[in-house]
Amino acid sequence: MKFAVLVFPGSNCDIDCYKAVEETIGEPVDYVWHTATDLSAYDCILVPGGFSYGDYLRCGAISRFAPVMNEVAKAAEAGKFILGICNGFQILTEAGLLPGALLRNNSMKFRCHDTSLKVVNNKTPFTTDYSEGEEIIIPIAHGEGNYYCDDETFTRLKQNDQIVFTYSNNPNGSLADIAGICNEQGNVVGMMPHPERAVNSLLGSEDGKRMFTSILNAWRDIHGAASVR
Ligand SMILES: NC(=O)CC[C@H](N)C(=O)O
Repeated sequence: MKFAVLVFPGSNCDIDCYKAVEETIGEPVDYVWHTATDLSAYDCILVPGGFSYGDYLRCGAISRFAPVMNEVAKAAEAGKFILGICNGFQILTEAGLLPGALLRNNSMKFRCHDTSLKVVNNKTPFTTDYSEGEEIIIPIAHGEGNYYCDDETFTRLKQNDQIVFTYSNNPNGSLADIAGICNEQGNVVGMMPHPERAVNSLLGSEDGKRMFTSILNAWRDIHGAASVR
């Protein structure tokens, strides 16, 4: 299985994502610059956190016009696995690959600390190694993580089981404590907390590890290879 970690000017969690793949599942992984026009070699695309284009206008509002985003849209359409973390989540919503928007935190402050999350949907390719309702510790670090969508979209999110993670203690004012969602097909997930920063007890939590093992197991299930469970 081959991973791409996208890199935009201002990304700062790209190396953490790369290392998380290397250290949790040891699968091949490449950095892919935002000008790339071919992602056909990759099975999973990680859109990392950071301050792409300096967060000008709105977080992710400029990055979504990067050439590579056309390829991300094609990959999403083809059912490949796509995970947007923090700024990556913001980019995916700006690109219309996930519904809703991320607004300024209701505190108007940048929040950077561990959060307790509830795994609401453990059926996505990114969450199968968690139990439904399990509480996990994953850190956040953002200024615009306040998830919002209109009533109609919220009804659809609930009906289609698209809410993947919720916060136990809402740190930013997100609607219905939403910390992460997926698209209708479940192959595109976006989340504000950083699982790549929780893959080793030295980092304070290992709870993010299973996102990476889940991805590999989902891919192996589809391709008939032995799982790493
Ligand atoms: N860690 C991040 O990806 C931060 C995202 C974005 N720059 C924000 O402050 O909301």
